[in-house]
Amino acid sequence: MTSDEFDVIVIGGGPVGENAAGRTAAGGLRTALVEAELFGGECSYWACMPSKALLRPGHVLAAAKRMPGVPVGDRLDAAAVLERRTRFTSDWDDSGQVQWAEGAGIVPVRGRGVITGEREVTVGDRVLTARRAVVVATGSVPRVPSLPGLSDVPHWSSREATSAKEVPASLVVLGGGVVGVEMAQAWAVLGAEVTLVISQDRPLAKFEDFVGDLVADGLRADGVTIHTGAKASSVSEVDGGVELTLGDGTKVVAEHLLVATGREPATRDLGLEAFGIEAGKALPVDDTGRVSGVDWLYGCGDVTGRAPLTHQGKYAARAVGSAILADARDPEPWTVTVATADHAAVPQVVFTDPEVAFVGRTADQARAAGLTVKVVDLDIAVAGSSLHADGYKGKARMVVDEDKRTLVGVTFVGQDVAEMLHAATIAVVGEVTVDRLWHAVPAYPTISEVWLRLLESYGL
Ligand SMILES: Cc1cc2nc3c(=O)[nH]c(=O)nc-3n(C[C@H](O)[C@H](O)[C@H](O)COP(=O)(O)OP(=O)(O)OC[C@H]3O[C@@H](n4cnc5c(N)ncnc54)[C@H](O)[C@@H]3O)c2cc1C
Ligand SMILES: NC(=O)c1ccc[n+]([C@@H]2O[C@H](COP(=O)([O-])OP(=O)(O)OC[C@H]3O[C@@H](n4cnc5c(N)ncnc54)[C@H](O)[C@@H]3O)[C@@H](O)[C@H]2O)c1
Repeated sequence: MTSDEFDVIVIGGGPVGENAAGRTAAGGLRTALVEAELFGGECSYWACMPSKALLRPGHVLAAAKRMPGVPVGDRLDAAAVLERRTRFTSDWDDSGQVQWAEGAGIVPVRGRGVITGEREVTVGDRVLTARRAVVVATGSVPRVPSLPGLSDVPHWSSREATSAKEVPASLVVLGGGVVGVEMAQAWAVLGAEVTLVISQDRPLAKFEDFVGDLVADGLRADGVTIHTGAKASSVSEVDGGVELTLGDGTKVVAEHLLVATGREPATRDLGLEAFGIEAGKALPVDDTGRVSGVDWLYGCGDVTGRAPLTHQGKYAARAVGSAILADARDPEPWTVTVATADHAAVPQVVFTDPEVAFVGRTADQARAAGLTVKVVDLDIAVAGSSLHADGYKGKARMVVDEDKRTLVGVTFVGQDVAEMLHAATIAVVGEVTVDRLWHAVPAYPTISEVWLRLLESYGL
């Protein structure tokens, strides 16, 4: 056994752990970053980056097809798309990330970290101690449903769906969340025959209803067969693939099955039970990331279950890093050591065609939070959108807190709406009143003019 002393030990070298470690190292604290697989984490190699690299070419092709005068082929060059995807994962080689960590003054430690005592992390035969804090940023793992037959049948998780080296002839996707819809569309556009099985009435059930309806239309237009309100009852291996049986007896046969039924915080086998924390459950943290009742232990990112998105995890990591540096206790909301936005101002883009851009609360969530709201719904139909693409189809919703006259939620669905989201995020976080927003005049002719139409429909 060798032993090493640090100020801070971060367990998990995904985007979130890297940001926490980067922050404390930049503040002059000797920081170790422990990673069991690849530095860069799920996001870089099997999630955000490869999935968006798989989706983007299809969006460009669809956009070009909606633009008369642009000579365009009928289909993607799948091999070139897969090759570019592989470049975005650095061919699953993390040496660039290790170099970054070292350059940032972080000590990378390869291996699985286990908390073996107060301020102590064991990695193989190395015992690391932390004078100041241990940060858990171990991310999340796929949640596998208890579906009869599933444990005996080889199937894809999001890892295989983002790293496959060739386009399958056919794919059945179980789960209509974000992974389900993004991967269904990516592989359909790349040439696979895709079936999506959703237990609810529409995909993306966590969003406003019109979101799932428009995304379902987009998926169908790309050839995806969708079974809604469908409960999978069993799965079995058949010649050349898998057979998924649905509750009504329908059988779907495909070369591969992608199980995309959600993720759970990675809190198992970490030694957390010794500190009263239940394995398999989200790490209970306050807004600075400090674990309740354990003074030296922090958590951020997917492992906390707060807002399981890369950008929001990195935001929490910056708060944790700052809180450790300042030894912040009970700081004010909206200060640099506090992840206040997690509660009601989380932005998310779903990278389908049409795109979905959402921040804050849905109308139902706002009402459930006790707010008196006015909801404004509009088609996105302004000069900018009609110029952007022939037949542009999109919808916008603004949810206004009537007591404060501020925005609490905004949703856009349509081609290329992702880049419109940050304006909405600023309005929600800044609690900008609709009366002041009126003076933020959108440039003509951009799709952003929908903001003006929303405010007019609101009554200004
Ligand atoms: C297919 C897919 C697409 C996604 N697309 C997007 C997107 O477009 N935008 C977005 O914002 N979010 C997206 N997400 C969510 C995003 O991937 C996560 O929110 C993000 O990866 C969380 O970062 P993290 O650092 O908390 O965890 P991770 O990225 O999971 O990193 C955790 C790291 O900890 C390591 N680790 C775990 N246990 C230990 C241990 N005991 N010792 C040492 N190391 C350990 C793991 O090996 C891993 O590298 C997507 C998710 C999926 C599945
Ligand atoms: N663009 C992005 O921001 C992006 C992209 C992909 C993933 N992510 C994040 O990654 C995480 C994982 O995504 P996900 O799509 O796996 O999870 P999710 O929670 O978004 O969706 C899972 C879906 O599976 C359904 N489901 C659960 N059990 C089922 C069963 N037995 N049969 C059929 N359906 C079932 C759920 O009702 C839900 O609709 C989420 O936090 C997501 O936000 C984000």
